[in-house]
Amino acid sequence: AAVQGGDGTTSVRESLVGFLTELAGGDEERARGLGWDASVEPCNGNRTVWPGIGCNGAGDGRITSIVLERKGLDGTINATTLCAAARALRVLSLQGNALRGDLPAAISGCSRLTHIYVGANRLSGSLPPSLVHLTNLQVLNVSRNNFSGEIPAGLSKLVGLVRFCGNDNRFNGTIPEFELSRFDDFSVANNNLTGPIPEYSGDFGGDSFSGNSDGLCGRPNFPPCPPSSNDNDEKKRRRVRTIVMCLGYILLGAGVAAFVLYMLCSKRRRRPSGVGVGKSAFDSSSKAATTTDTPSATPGKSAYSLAMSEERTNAAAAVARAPPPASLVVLQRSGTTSTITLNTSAVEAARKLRFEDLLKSPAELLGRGRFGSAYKVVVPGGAALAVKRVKDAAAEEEFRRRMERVGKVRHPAVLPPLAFYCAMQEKLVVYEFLSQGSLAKLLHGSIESSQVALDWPARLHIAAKVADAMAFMHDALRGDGDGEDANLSFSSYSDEAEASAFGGDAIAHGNLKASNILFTATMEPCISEYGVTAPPLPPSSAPSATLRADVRSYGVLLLELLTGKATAADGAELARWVTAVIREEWTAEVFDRAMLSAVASEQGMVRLLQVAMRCIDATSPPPTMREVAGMVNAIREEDDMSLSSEA
Ligand SMILES: Nc1ncnc2c1ncn2[C@@H]1O[C@H](COP(=O)(O)OP(=O)(O)OP(=O)(O)O)[C@@H](O)[C@H]1O
Repeated sequence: AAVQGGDGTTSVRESLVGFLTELAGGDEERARGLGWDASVEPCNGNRTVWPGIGCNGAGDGRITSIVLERKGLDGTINATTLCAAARALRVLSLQGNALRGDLPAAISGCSRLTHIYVGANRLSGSLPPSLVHLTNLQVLNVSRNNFSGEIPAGLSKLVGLVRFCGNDNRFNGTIPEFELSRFDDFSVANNNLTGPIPEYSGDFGGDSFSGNSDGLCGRPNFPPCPPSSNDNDEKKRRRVRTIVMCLGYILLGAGVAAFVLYMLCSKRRRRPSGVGVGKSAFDSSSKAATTTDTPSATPGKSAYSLAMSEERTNAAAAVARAPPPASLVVLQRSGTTSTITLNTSAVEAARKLRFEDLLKSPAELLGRGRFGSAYKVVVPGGAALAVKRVKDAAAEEEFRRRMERVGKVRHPAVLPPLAFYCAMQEKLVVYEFLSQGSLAKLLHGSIESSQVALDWPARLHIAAKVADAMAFMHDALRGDGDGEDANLSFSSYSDEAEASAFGGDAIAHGNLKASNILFTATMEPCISEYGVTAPPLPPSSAPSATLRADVRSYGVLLLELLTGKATAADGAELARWVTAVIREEWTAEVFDRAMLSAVASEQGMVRLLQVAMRCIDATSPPPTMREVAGMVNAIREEDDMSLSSEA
């Protein structure tokens, strides 16, 4: 019988056997010898039946990896068939065969792929630009083939890509502008590449770039690049941009000054009537209702009630009549950035959003936390937004600058702020509303019909995604710029180095925890509220302390994932409990039983626990988020490989 939702229906099985036969050059006999039998399912729950196949740990019968290395396959890759049949595929390894033809553009149909290994074959043609659509891709190994043409520039936009091996081919053109600092492995040696080597401060030596007929220039040991006319054009463009920006600031300054004057005048005019002014419409204190007392208020209409009601409530228009003290700052103007797919209706809604719309729209309290409350607001047009009303002691200007910088950096696993509002001690941040709930709800059981079985592979996936995203954000927001420093790297948190190189102006998440890990429509984890709260640290703390605090919070999050236990406040109690259990050598006792029932590698769990303990260990310098991401991904890779080799 077919496994529902799995890859086991008869036609799917036949398609997969067809894919294998094409890999074997149409030789059915040879394909049969590899043991894929269309009369049985490839996966029995989470157990592998077909050799070379890895099955989803959730036991839904879906194929997550195909590893057919050194099998003497000399046919072609039919990606159309493969991707239609194995829609949950994450790892494809066909290296060490004699495959011909190209890497088809249709490979982008396997949208969940994280690892592609097709090295050491006889593949030719260009790499398909459609690879850029594989937004989960972490490893791409196409080395030792006959690929030619240019390396698609779009690959440099894949923020999760940490290994690219394109060596020993016939690639020409220039190296795309990869952010090499975040790569664990990179090689384009022995090709026909020309032009500059992207700036980086990583570990790759000249070997990664050698054998390109002296066509490359720049770092590490190549001749300096001649200044190109492009550079001059770029310089000119930059100068024009600076002038336009300065003019913009001058105009903005004049506007703000006029506005302040207007506010002062109107304050003076209103004061004699005895009405409290300057109270934001979002003020939830009981005094907020006094704004309805304004002489111009329509009697009978209630004050704006985003504030306190747990019910859906239609906000009154009374306060909306008074001009808001400042307008919303829209941060995301398009839903079509290359690295993140925002819900276009939410982006569109936020683009046109006015402060008054927030006031008038039905709002629902989602919850109240240590740093404020969150509301679901359905704005005109029907888009659902989440509005975080922030308790943050930071000065307005500092908050504004922080949100603007965070708004410029994008990662597929970080929910970007769409707009923010900041005036009169009121701070609001607007996000897309994600209806699938948070990791806290998923872990601690208040989601009734969960779409994600929180087994070990799912938890490891969440841990790796969150670590990657946090490492990316730390790198991108470490400097005093606006994300342009993303290509800078540093190997450990050194206060002096950071303060001098990065202006000591890092932006950390500040409140990383399970209720701030939300799920997208495809149940991928997505970090919310990045940078919304300045972490509560002593004022004398070094700049890097904010980033360290994030690493510690990530460690606590790992403990929560591994133990299934909820944490209070800073997670100190959970950390103490885990430490005590480990000291008694009952390590296995800490793991959540719900996770143990599925296919689970205890070795992987113990290693992840060790990563968590390193993150929370106050007695030694913590690793950076980038190092943590490396450790977690190594565990995940081994786990993926051991699943597929169980065959
Ligand atoms: N964009 C969003 N979409 C859907 N739910 C959200 C969104 N943002 C927050 N939530 C949910 O709203 C609830 C309240 O969020 P809120 O951030 O106010 O509380 P918290 O995370 O528990 O505390 P803290 O103030 O420390 O951040 C949480 O359950 C959170 O998961």
